[in-house]
Amino acid sequence: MSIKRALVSVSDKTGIVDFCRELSQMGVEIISTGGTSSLLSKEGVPVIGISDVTGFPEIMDGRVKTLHPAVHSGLLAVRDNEEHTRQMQELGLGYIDLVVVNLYPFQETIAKPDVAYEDAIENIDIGGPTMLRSAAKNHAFVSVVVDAADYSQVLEEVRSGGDTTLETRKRLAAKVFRHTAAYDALISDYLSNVNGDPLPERLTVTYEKLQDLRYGENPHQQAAFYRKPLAAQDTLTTAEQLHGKELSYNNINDANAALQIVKEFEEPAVVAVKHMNPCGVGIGESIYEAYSKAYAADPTSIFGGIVAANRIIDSDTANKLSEIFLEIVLAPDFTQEALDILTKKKNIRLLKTGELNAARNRESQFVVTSIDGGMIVQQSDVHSIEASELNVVTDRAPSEEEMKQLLFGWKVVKHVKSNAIVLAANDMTVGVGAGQMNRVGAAKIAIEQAGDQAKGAVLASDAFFPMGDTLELAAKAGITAVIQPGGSIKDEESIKVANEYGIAMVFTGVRHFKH
Ligand SMILES: NC(=O)c1ncn([C@@H]2O[C@H](COP(=O)(O)O)[C@@H](O)[C@H]2O)c1NC=O
Repeated sequence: MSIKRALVSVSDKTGIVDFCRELSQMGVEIISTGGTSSLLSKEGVPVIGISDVTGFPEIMDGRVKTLHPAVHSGLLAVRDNEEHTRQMQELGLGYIDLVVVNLYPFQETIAKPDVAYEDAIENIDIGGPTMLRSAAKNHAFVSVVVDAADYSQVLEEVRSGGDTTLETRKRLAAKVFRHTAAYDALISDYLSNVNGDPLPERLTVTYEKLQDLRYGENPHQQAAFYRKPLAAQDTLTTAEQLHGKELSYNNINDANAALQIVKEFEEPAVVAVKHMNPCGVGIGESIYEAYSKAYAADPTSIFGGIVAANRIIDSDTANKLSEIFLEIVLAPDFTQEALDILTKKKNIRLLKTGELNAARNRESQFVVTSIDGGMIVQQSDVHSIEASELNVVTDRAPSEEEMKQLLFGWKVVKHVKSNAIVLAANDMTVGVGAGQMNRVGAAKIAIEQAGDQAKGAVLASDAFFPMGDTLELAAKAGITAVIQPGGSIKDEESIKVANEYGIAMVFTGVRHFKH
């Protein structure tokens, strides 16, 4: 068999003229629709208009042009089926051996800010996916191309053997069904959201591969990195790597965690992360000051860590960063001097995120956790709190400085694995107790890590204290103020201990579990 007739109908016309010209020179007849046909004619490629094949005009602003039996029988006929062949001859129909289609730009359309609903609907392609599906189903005989990246391989095979190989047609068919499935998923997602139904009876999210990863969490685990079709511009999936080795699975997980935390802050902030937990967080007047604090918070754990900043990295900060081994530095950007300093280090990875949108961090989106046999979906934890919303439950209210540190600690503890306790003083974390099976255990770790710095520090707890023991421990360590959700049946026990020691305690009424 050989390819004699091709149907070409593309929205993205990149490379289409050269592709069709070569096909035409090899004797392939090209049938095409409105805009594609005009372009090919203009460029001198011989082309037959779709209406000459269907005997029907392209109507309704292009809504109906290829949706015709003359097209679909030509695509779907089983070439070695006698009955199909007889019907084709009887009705005067011709085979179509190759379909080249890419679809109306639905994704690009809905990505536009304030896109009109009617505009989105008009960009739902109907005829294109129908042809793609017909051709892909009949891949035993028909070649189908949805991606310009495949033009060269198709040309090569037609040039050498008159047709593509069955292996290629199978690969192209599978690619088409992935493509149309993703296209429909985006449409259904858009419409579900417009209808205010983001968790419908069937979830059809799709992702596009950014890269294969060398391995997963451990070297014996296969892994890859995927992005949502409409990922925001200040995420790890859109960051530009300026220097260093390829990101690993664990790098991506940790860098994502660091980015989520640093986006909590409007003021200059730096977050150091190890194993998904912040080991040091600092804020300051400058990014240098913020990094100095994040570093001082825990100079041991930061080694080999991931550092995220929410301001451009300057040369002073770069010099300080380069004093230790860090896996990754993520920032909106780097000055040229900073890059010159940091790129001297072979093993550091530098990621430019572009401007971070702290406000977007407070917009809810859905996050997925896979479980064996399925997944659970929830809104992301975007809750933030103001001083005026806190409920002072002790005899003493926090001082202005204590209140500042409490709110800082609360922003950080939200991102620490539960059970979580964070101690803060002077705009930095001084102790972090993460991922413990009991709250008092988390507090012990945070207090021990803080050492002398626990004296005069404040304490933030991601969930309420089930009994008074954590407060007792905190008081003995010299903690002066506490922020926690409240709501335990033994709240009174904790309040009593706090009052005994002159601790100021506030309830948020909100819990920040993170598992
Ligand atoms: N309605 C149809 O019969 C139809 N047939 C092909 N299309 C699409 O029309 C586009 C190409 O249009 P043009 O050649 O006019 O620039 C392609 O994206 C193709 O997928 C159609 N448009 C939408 O459904």
